[in-house]
Amino acid sequence: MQGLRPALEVTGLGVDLGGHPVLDDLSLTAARSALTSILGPNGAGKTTLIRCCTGLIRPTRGSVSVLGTEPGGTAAAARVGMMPQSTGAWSGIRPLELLRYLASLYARPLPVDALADRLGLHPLAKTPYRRLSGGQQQAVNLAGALIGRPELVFLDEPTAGMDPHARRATWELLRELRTAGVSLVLTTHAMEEAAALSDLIHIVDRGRVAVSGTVTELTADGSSLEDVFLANTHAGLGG
Ligand SMILES: Nc1ncnc2c1ncn2[C@@H]1O[C@H](COP(=O)(O)OP(=O)(O)OP(=O)(O)O)[C@@H](O)[C@H]1O
Repeated sequence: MQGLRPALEVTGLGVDLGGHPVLDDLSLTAARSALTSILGPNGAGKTTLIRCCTGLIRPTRGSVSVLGTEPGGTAAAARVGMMPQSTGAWSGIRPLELLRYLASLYARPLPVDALADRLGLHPLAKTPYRRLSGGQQQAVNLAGALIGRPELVFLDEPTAGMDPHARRATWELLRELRTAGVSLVLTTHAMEEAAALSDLIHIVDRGRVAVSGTVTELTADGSSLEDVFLANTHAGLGG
């Protein structure tokens, strides 16, 4: 039955870019109403994986199923949200104009003003997106990912550049969404973030899943999550 399938099923995924394998026989799942974190060094393939899951890249090998449907198809579009790492496309638009436009694309969007309040966007209402600070742009990106009431949301380093207040507020929001039944898949380099939020963690290295488990399982021998990360991955940059 479709309702019992995981939110995300990735099977034997392979992606070649620039003549090189970026993802190589990568398989993982993310459960419904859960928060799943994808960790990995710089260049491990996390963003590429999310792009496959949202239909932006067609894999060279393997398959992806989101909510039991094909990524990027019309069935998935209305039910899947994405917060990208950065987006230059919204350069001149003001945050609330952007959210109102995005809301107009969905049948049952969240109320724009309430979401903007929640993410502290009202004071930024008149500032073009490109003039916002990095953390403020992240808050707008997050609002854009959530405005359509997605059942599954991909968040690519959602709190990168956020100060501790904004980061904690974002954690709270993500926890509330999970409690409300939303499935969340995020990438992060912040080990304490992954440890605080995740129901399940996949550590990716060189395009493959190196190890998966709950925080309790991964750290059962007394290691920190960072120790587990370091022991299961190669240096991504300059290492
Ligand atoms: N269009 C492309 N052509 C060639 N190589 C690419 C292309 N896009 C990505 N890559 C390469 O694929 C690898 C994985 O990139 P990706 O952005 O998925 O990594 P990541 O795990 O998200 O890294 P980070 O943590 O630094 O954001 C990198 O080596 C990158 O240079």
